[in-house]
Amino acid sequence: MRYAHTVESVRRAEAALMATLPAGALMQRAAAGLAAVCIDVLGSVYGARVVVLVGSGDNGGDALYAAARLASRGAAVELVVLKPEAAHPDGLAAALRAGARRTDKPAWDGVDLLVDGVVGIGGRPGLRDPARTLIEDARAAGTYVVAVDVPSGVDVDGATLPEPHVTADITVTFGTHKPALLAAPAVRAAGWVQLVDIGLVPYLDEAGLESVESADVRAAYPLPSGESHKYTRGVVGVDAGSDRYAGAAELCVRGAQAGPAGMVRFGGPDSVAAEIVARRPEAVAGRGRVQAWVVGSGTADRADSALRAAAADEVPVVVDADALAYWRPGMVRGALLTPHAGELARMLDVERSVVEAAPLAYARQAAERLDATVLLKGSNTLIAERDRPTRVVSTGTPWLATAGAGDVLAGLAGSLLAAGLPARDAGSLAAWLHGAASRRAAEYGRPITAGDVAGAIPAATAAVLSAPATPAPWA
Ligand SMILES: NC(=O)C1=CN([C@@H]2O[C@H](COP(=O)(O)OP(=O)(O)OC[C@H]3O[C@@H](n4cnc5c(N)ncnc54)[C@H](O)[C@@H]3O)[C@@H](O)[C@H]2O)[C@@H](O)CC1
Ligand SMILES: [K+]
Repeated sequence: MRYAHTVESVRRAEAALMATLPAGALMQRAAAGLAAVCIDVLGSVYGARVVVLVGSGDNGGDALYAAARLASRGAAVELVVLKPEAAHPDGLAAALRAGARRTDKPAWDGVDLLVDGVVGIGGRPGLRDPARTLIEDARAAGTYVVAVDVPSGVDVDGATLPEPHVTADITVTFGTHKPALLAAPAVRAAGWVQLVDIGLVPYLDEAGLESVESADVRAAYPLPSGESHKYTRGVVGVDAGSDRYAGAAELCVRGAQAGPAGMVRFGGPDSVAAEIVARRPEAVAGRGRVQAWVVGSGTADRADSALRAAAADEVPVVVDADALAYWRPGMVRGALLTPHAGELARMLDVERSVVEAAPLAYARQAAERLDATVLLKGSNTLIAERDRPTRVVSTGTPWLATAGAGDVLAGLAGSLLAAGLPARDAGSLAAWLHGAASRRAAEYGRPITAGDVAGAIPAATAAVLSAPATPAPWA
């Protein structure tokens, strides 16, 4: 996992760590990491032109000490000090001593790098002038932007983008990730995120948000053993499709067949079942004992009765598409709801645009109010559960926004549930593998169908399960 902590939690950990260190030591660690990334970006530092926007807090302090390091290596560093009376005094003195000079109006032509030290975790969302205009001018000139800790102006904890903000090419963040660096829409302002270890990890409490990585999928994926048979691997029931939407049923079955369960039972209408069995002969038609149900993809006006029938079995259920409208809090223990933003908006009785602007907040609210694990689909999929860190998965390609992709995801999640994973893990692994399969199917850049995605899940699974267990740099 990559972990993100809220501002409050970072502040608490920083205070505990700082109490063990000489004054200024943490800022020096941050500045050294920041300067190292800038040097990497520049390639050759001597003679490179660097503009540093310096705000009035410690974020500006980090930027100033990094500026000093770059200037002492021969970079031509220009400091735009936004509030001279409030700039970090020792940092400013160090940068000037090293040869940086001050300006109010940089000429952007020929600038190799802009360092955004306007605000960090102490910032309110939004940019005010002159920072706003300076950022706009730099962007218009195509200047490469490195943000210090977070892109200035984003909503750090809520990961929303309500007002003008910096859009960075790289964000160099300190100690731990912040929610805005992992979750949409703010993640889109961060660019490539580099985490600098400043020794904070032992002092941090549990993360509020965690990003699922390949190692997590590998560790949690349910593998069959030599003693397994089809029933011990789990049986997943699929009640999907209708005369009008038979295709949804097949895609859902294909998703389920691409997962770890030993068998797929198709519990939808007879007219659809005949077609499913003809096309996917490994599926067994008719209801029977299952360890998990998938209900809702293409069920149209049968959705209510299908969900009630599944709930009566008292096994975990993936509630998808048409069935979401009939979900009642507490209906099934261990349920996984899989709405997209429009469906979630209807369930919470708000506008879709409101959910899209603040998906993290609404996914969490939904998990509370609907009393279930909620997987909110999007380019950045969220899995929220009450009192647990929210998960984020961002393996998918934009080509995944295609009809039927959700049916495949629901089937795969059901298979993982039937194989014994709890809803939060089943949702996380399904979203991760579904996204990875979409990239593989799209060959990293061509249109795909939902069937292509289903077809690519086994290879995506093999790739992640067989990858050498290299520890992640933050592990
Ligand atoms: N506290 C620590 O131990 C460490 C902090 N570090 C750095 O310190 C940062 C936090 O520093 P601060 O708490 O001083 O806060 P910031 O530097 O993030 O910003 C606070 C200052 O900006 C002003 N401000 C707030 N919103 C603004 C806006 N939208 N536009 C313009 N000005 C605005 C405030 O009035 C305040 O003066 C971190 O993000 C990180 O970069 C690092 O040096 C590592 C160690
Ligand atoms: K910043």
